[in-house]
Amino acid sequence: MPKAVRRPLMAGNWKMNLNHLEAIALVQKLAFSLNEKQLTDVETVVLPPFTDLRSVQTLVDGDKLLIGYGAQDLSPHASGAYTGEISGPMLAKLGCQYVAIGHSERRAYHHEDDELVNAKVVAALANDLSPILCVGEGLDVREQGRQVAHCSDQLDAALKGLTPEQVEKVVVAYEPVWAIGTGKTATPEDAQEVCGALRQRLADTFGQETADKVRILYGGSVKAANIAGIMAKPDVDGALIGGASLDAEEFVQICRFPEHINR
Ligand SMILES: O=C[C@H](O)COP(=O)(O)O
Repeated sequence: MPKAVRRPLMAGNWKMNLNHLEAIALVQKLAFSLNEKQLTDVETVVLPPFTDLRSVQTLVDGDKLLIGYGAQDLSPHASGAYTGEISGPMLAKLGCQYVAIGHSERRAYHHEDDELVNAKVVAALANDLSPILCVGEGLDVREQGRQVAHCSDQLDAALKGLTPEQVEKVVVAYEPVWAIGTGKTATPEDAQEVCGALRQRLADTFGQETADKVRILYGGSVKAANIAGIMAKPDVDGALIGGASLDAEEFVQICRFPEHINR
């Protein structure tokens, strides 16, 4: 399936930034700046902190905005004595469509391992949430030239036990850890090398038809100035954007990347 069939996805991961009032202001700015065609051509999604989700839901539903939203994490459990956790059913009830899973900051600061990431992917799918599954190598692995093997292993572990139909609902985000928040962007060729290898791994495990449907994003210091080059690569279907997604104008320019390409 040619890349053109996969709808580009730009997902803004706000991380631990913006209270609910600031969240409303940012989503309003996005909705004001992006027209219906732009929001139809490029799926635009925000991943705010949990405390903002109800406000974002109210705004999106009330004004029928074409902006999607989701969470940055979820519990592998549906309910119970898990203090501080947020479950898949809670996110689904708030109208979330997406949830980021296995972000390198969760893996590093909260010691999330492949087994837990797999359990969270299963929990998300059980609640009709599309996981945005993050994989990526650190600088040490990159320097050893093992990035493809490392990311492929993370992918295998995270998708263990899933059916091809389930995998079609997953979005994969390749985020080299050395490029996150550092200003060091991987080159478009670096991004393609790993994204292409991940698609091949999906094809080997779940079949070509499934692999062709899965969207694979690149993340790591994405900005308006570098998005067009990254999106020109055949296996990159969008971006997971951190810092630049907090700036409405910058994020809007990223979502308008087809206009930069056609210029
Ligand atoms: O989830 C987003 C990534 O961690 C990238 O963050 P960044 O765009 O600030 O480098």
